[in-house]
Amino acid sequence: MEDRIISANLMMEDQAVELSLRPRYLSEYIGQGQIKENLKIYIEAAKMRKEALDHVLLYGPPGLGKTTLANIIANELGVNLRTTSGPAIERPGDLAALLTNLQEGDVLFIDEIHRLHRTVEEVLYPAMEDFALDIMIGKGPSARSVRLDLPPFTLIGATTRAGLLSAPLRDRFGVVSRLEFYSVEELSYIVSRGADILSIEIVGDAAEEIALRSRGTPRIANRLLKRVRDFAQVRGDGIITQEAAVEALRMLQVDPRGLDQIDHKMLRAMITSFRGGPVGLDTIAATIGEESQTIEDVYEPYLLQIGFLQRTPRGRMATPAAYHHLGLPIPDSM
Ligand SMILES: Nc1ncnc2c1ncn2[C@@H]1O[C@H](COP(=O)(O)OP(=O)(O)OP(=O)(O)O)[C@@H](O)[C@H]1O
Ligand SMILES: [Mg+2]
Repeated sequence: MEDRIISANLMMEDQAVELSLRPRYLSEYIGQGQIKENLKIYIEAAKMRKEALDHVLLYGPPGLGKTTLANIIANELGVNLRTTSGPAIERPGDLAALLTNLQEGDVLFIDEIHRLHRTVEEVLYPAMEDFALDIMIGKGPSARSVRLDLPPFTLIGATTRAGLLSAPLRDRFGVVSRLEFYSVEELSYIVSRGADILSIEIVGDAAEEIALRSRGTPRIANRLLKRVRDFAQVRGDGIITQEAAVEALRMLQVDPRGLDQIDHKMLRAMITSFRGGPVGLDTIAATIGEESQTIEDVYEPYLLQIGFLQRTPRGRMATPAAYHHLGLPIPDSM
């Protein structure tokens, strides 16, 4: 699973490229128009008032630019960014150490915030609300709590699963933004921009071909660009023409809508073994040998987005569009 080329999850090979391609300012951040517009105003206002920006929660499928946006917000504010993740903060004291080291206005970025330990989360509540830490001194009957002031700061939380956040935590974010899949036009632009930065020659149609197969996800677009370049270099003269792109993507087994062998296997299994569904997620997972969680977080959102899958209370269903894409006859009952 992990080495699926269309996986939206971060892979080792992505890391260097992601750093060089990561936009640093809002003006370079493509798409997500509404979020950008709002953030621009909030950032401006916070700077005018010389206050910390409200806490921001970013959620949405992997690879859509949450970490990138957190970095951009800190850059635009002109403050330091401290980065950590939910599972990395093991004890309340770890979080206290992070918080007391912040300077006024700094951004603390907590990735995978849905995986915070409950005891750590409780330290976060007064920190977010009152910029204070409540510390227990002593044990037993003489124990008392002392309140320690923190510098005003901005917490940015990122998660692929907003539904797993506890209500008290979610409620403490002033700004809650859901990142959307990118349009083909936006992805074409991201591919062209990436090619520019990596000094790759690519024609417009080839950029669009890659964009069409990137599952609405910049991370996948950048990865496909890199792989297609390898093909163009070995097979041709290094320039990515549309033919080169199509041929390379065919060899990588990424179909014209960005589906790979496993997507095909899953849809086919649903259609041939379960008459198109409804079929439960766990059953699908067992049938194709993937984890339910991975299907739900990483693969299914795009299939839902393009209307190949439907979620019903009784399970997932393949839609007529999926039958059509696989070249299978659509049953009369649909
Ligand atoms: N709006 C954008 N414009 C241009 N490039 C982008 C944009 N968003 C993301 N990217 C590119 O995609 C890469 C992946 O984005 P990022 O790491 O921010 O995703 P993420 O949402 O944090 O993913 P994960 O959920 O896996 O942490 C970035 O390094 C950047 O190169
Ligand atoms: Mg990230």
